[in-house]
Amino acid sequence: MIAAGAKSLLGLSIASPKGLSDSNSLSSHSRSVGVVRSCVSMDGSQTLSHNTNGSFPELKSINGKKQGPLSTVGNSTNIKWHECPVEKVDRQRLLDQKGCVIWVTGLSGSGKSTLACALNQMLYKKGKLCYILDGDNVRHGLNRDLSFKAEDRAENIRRVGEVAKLFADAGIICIASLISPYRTDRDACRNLLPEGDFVEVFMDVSLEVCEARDPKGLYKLARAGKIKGFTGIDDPYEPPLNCEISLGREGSGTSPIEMAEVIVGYLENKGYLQA
Ligand SMILES: Nc1ncnc2c1ncn2[C@@H]1O[C@H](COP(=O)(O)OS(=O)(=O)O)[C@@H](OP(=O)(O)O)[C@H]1O
Ligand SMILES: Nc1ncnc2c1ncn2[C@@H]1O[C@H](COP(=O)(O)OP(=O)(O)O)[C@@H](O)[C@H]1O
Repeated sequence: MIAAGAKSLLGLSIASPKGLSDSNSLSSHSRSVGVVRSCVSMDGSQTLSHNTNGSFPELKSINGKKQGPLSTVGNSTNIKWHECPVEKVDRQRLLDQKGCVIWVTGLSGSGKSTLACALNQMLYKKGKLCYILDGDNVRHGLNRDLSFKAEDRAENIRRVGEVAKLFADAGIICIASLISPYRTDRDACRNLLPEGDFVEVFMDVSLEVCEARDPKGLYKLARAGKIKGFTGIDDPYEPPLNCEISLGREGSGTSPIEMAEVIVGYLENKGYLQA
C-alpha cells in the first residue's frame, strides 16, 4: 500500500511505494523544494505532494545532476534523455514481476491471438499484469497507415517492438502477437531489450492446418487472387532459428491453455513472475 511508505522530507511528502530502491530515494533531493502540500488519495493514503502554488516540485532542480549531451537519433536532432528517480526496478517491485516481451510469431491462423489471450488470462489470475499488442488490433490505430508490403511490415514490427519495450520498461509482461514474417525484423526487436527479456514464441503450425482453419476466410481470398501478398501463399514467412519456445507442432495435441502453461512455466523458471 502506497501510504505505508510515505516519506515526509523537509516539507516534501512523497508516497514511497513498498520497496522504492534506495538509490532512487527522493530524500536527498528535497532540500531545494519549498513549501508543499500533500495530496490525499481516495483511500486516504498520502501521495506525491505539490507546491502551494499547485505545481509539483521541479525534478530537474531537485535532481542536481549534470545535464548530458544532446543527441541526434534518426531525424530527431538536439534531443536529450530525461531520467526519473522512479525507475524500472521500482515499478517491478510495485508489481512483483519483471517486465519482459513475449513475442508470438506465426502464420495467420496459427493461434497467436488465442494463445495471447489464454496467457493473459492465466497470468491475470496469478495477479500478474500483462498487455497484449496484437497485429490486427494495432493496425486499427497506431499502424493504420501501414500496408502488408515488406517495408511496411518491417515498420509495423519496429513500432510494435518499440512500444513493447516501453511496456517492459513499465514492468509489464507485454505479449506481442504478430505474424512478423521476417527474421531480421524480429531480431531487431530482440536487440532493443536486455538479454533474456525478449522471449520468442513460434507457433509452429503448418500452412495446411492454418488454411483449413481459415477463420476469417482470408486464405480463400488469397487463393482466389483477391488478396495479394498474403503470408504463406504469395508472401514469405521465415520461421525462427533460435526461438525460446516452439509450440503447436502437429501431433503434440496442445490446446491454447496447455501452450499458455508452457510459457508461464518458462517465465516462472526464469524469475519473471517475481520482482
Ligand atoms: N497480406 C496479408 N498477409 C498476412 N496477413 C494479412 C494480410 N492482409 C490482411 N492480413 C490480416 O492482418 C493480420 C496480420 O497483421 P500483422 O500486423 O500481424 O502482420 S505483419 O506482422 O505485419 O506481417 C492477419 O491477422 P492474423 O490472422 O491474426 O495473423 C490478417 O488477418
Ligand atoms: N491451439 C489451438 N488448437 C486448435 N485450434 C486453435 C488453437 N488456437 C487457435 N485455434 C483456432 O484457430 C483459429 C485461428 O486462431 P487465431 O488465434 O485467430 O490465430 P492467429 O492470431 O494466429 O491468426 C481460430 O479459429 C481459433 O479458434
